[in-house]
Amino acid sequence: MNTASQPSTDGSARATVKALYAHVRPHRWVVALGLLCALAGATGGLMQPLATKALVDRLTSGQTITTVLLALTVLVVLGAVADAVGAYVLERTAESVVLAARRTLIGRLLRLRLTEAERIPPGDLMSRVTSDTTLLRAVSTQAVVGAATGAVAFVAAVVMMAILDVVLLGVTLGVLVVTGGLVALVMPRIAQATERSQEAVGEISTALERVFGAFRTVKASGAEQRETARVEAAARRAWRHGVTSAKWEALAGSADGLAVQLAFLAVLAVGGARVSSGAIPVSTLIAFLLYLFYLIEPVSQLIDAASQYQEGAAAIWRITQVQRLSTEPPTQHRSAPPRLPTALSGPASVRFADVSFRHRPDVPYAHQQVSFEVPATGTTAIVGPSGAGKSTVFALIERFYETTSGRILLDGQDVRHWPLHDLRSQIGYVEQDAPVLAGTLRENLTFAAPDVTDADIRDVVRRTKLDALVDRLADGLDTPVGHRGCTLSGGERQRIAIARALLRRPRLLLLDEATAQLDAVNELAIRDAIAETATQTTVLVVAHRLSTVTNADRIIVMDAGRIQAIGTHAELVVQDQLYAQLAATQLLTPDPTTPRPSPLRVPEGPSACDR
Ligand SMILES: Nc1ncnc2c1ncn2[C@@H]1O[C@H](COP(=O)(O)OP(=O)(O)OP(=O)(O)O)[C@@H](O)[C@H]1O
Repeated sequence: MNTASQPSTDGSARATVKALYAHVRPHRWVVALGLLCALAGATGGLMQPLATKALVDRLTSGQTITTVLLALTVLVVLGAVADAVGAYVLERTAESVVLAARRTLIGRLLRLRLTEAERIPPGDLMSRVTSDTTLLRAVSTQAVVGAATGAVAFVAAVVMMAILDVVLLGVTLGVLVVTGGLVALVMPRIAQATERSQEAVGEISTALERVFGAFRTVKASGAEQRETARVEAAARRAWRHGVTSAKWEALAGSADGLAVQLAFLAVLAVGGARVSSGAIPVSTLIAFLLYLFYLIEPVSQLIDAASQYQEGAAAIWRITQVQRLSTEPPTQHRSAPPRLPTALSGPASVRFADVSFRHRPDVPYAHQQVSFEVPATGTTAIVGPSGAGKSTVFALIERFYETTSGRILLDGQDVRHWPLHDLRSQIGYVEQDAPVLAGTLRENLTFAAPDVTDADIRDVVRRTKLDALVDRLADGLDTPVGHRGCTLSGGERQRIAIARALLRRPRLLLLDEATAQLDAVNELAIRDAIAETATQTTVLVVAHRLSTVTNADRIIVMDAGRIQAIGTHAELVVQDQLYAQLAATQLLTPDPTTPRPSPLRVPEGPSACDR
């Protein structure tokens, strides 16, 4: 999702304003209130030069000035109060805009299709939720109100100046128009630099995510310096573009003062001549000059609003891109029939009918006309060389991806017709790398079934041989397991993943090489637990151990995305050459439950902290 430099591609000014309005719309009345307060504050300031003129006129004619002074004080205090209320209302609204944008993005990110999530680096997506939404804050309220109050105050001041002296107004506007034109040239550069800077911030997150995702590997490979350089390079890019943006902003920001100073000199020259010629009284020149200085505020508000808009436009464009990513339907598929048998109990059947699938049009097919049938109950093992398409079977049943052609049926119903949530609620899925999430052991076990009872947890903990671990942990089930379960061994993580799937009481259990890191004792226990589960659940297992396949009711042999053979172990060893070869070689790792020289217990896999 590298968008390079253009908030303008699709982020045309019109599209950006439309997107901005969509963010502000829910808060438009509060923004209007903030605008009113800001206008009240500006009106106070607007009246001050007139009051000053009245003061000077009274002084020159020898009248008392107490009333005018009092009125001036009241104006100043009221203006300040209105400004403070307005600022609070707007800041609060800005936070609400940011919150709403973050909530929308978070909701969307968690529903992203897997293909999208695999395409975009997670760090980049994260920075859009955290950093880009922050930029939205200024543009959504301060820029809107600043532009409105600035414009109103500017027009009001210009009207007052026109009333005082049209010639001096002409001189002032001439200077302002020239400076304004120069500022307009600078504005797009701010947007460009900001977007590049935000992209670089995304790159920092991506680079850090890469390091912490394989922290031990980075250390063991001695790659700290290289990786540090990589993150630093992104940080330097962010700095460079940030500085470029700051340069243009500083230039634009100083333009208001410069414009008024130049106008002041011009007005002083022309106004002085007009006072000497008797065209205007000196009090008019003083009032005019006060209005001129009053103009600094609205002009700077307008320039700030334009700068904030340019920064915000870059962020809005990056946020809009996320909103356009393809997501899974929230609940129901559009072509879902009335209501499918989600309440059905007992094991589920699965059928692949001529399924072909590839991840993208530019990569080879991962499945080619795959057809097989798995009846309800019993264990079906899928075997095959690496890359044969075994894990893809599970991904397609779960509808992480849509088939390119063919149909997959669960209980005789096309999986595309199932409401996604209902479909997945039938299935327990243990991934190849058995992820464990940061949180407590209990949170991990109940992750797929939050409503299970303590008795259910105890039962599954016993069946998956996790009871020794629970006893050992300081707070038992309530002990935190660290980032990605890094305080646990690989085998413990696998058993937790299996326990999590079993607690879901699935009608279909998908196990992807789930026992690869288990030691002999635990392997045996898990095998028993799964055999017991298979009496009430359909179990589909990607197997790498002979013990798993020999115990399976049927075995599906896959090779290069095709079904090579289907049968039992006894049938396949004599009928299928590939299977016989697989069974005989390392592809099916030796059964750890076969007797070994002592010690019997082999250590389980490594901890997850390096992942
Ligand atoms: N996200 C992806 N994008 C593109 N190709 C992919 C993606 N995921 C997997 N593949 C490819 O699809 C094919 C099948 O992958 P799959 O994970 O199903 O194989 P597998 O049989 O489970 O392999 P292993 O036993 O090594 O886990 C492989 O060639 C793999 O490179």
